[in-house]
Amino acid sequence: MTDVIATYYFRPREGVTPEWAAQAIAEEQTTGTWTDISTRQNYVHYLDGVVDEIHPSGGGYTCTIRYPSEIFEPGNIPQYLSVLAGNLFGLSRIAAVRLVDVEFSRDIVPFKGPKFGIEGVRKLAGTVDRPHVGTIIKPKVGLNPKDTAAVAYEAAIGGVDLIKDDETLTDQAFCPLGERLPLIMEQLDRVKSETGRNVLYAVNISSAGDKIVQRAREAARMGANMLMIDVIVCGFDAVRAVAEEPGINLPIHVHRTMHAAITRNPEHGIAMRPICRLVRMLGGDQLHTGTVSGKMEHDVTELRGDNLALTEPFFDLKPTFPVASGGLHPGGVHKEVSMLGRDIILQAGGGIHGHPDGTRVGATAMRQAVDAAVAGISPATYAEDHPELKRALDKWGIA
Ligand SMILES: O=C(O)[C@H](O)COP(=O)(O)O
Ligand SMILES: [Mg+2]
Repeated sequence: MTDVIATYYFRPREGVTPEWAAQAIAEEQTTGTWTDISTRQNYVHYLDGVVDEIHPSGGGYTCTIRYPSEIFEPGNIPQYLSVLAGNLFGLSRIAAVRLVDVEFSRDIVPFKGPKFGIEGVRKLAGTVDRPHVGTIIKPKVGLNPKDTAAVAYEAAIGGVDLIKDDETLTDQAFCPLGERLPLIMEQLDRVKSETGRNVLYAVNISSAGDKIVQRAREAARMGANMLMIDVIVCGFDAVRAVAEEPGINLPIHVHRTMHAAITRNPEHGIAMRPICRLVRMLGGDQLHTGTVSGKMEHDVTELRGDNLALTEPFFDLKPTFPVASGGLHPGGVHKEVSMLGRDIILQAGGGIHGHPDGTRVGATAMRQAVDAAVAGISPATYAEDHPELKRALDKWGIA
């Protein structure tokens, strides 16, 4: 058995030493509490957390804590999180704590990881090494199933590889999943027969804990070719439950709505990196990690590290496709590709449906921006003989 190693950033309150603070975290998360206790028998100590290294960092410190793997119940993700990321965030003598990274030991990763991964998703979409282009149907809620499917057709025929529901669209009365899904798949079949291209549609099955697997099964039965889960609001284990459900053999697109409540404060909460590791081991084939040029707050160095956590060797688990989404448009594509590489899904909602000539042309403009970036041609030069891209750049500029 090997230990699980967690890295934390923390800032003690005035008068509290970093050694005391790190030890307080290790004790709280394992066998101790705020005071010594007579019931902490000798045989219990093998489960103690051990503080390894403390270094000054930013306005505080980082430390690593080794957790014996026996403290974890294999396969029980809620329990893993209670150990690694539980009470410690509220300790009043520590002003801020952030879980920065976790290295899991093999014995507590009984999961199979992504079924498809980057290669498997590429195979479905018929691409070799270019970035994928996706779109979120907008408006995020309100369209009826027929109009939603019409937008899906326009985006697909215009050139996107992936269409997805937005995070707030599930199975509301104005657009029931059972009506929307078959209509969209019909349109994607039409695109296939017209172009030979297989376009994926991530249908949002996010729902209550006792419903999500059933919803996944129904979506699979209705012909879905990809499922989408909002991992933070549904809970990490929702991804595992769907990924491990026998008879469902579909890639899972993982959205992270609400993550910024946990990840945004650079001193407190949980960084994206541990979230990336969890989603990958639980079976997410694609995960939103952020953009370089888009609308959401980001730190480029962290973002690259997060994408690495999805793609670097991790036992024998397949890599998860990182998704850059949120305020992207054709003028930002070259920046995304040069900073994040080609194994990336570039998604645009407003950046496609907001094109002055509509969704189809917007999708084409995004694809042109990708082609330019891959060929190493600047967007402005490429736009000279690609009017669709030109119109997009005229509206949104070049990032
Ligand atoms: O879910 C997402 O990623 C966002 O809806 C992206 O939408 P936008 O491209 O319009 O910002
Ligand atoms: Mg969204």
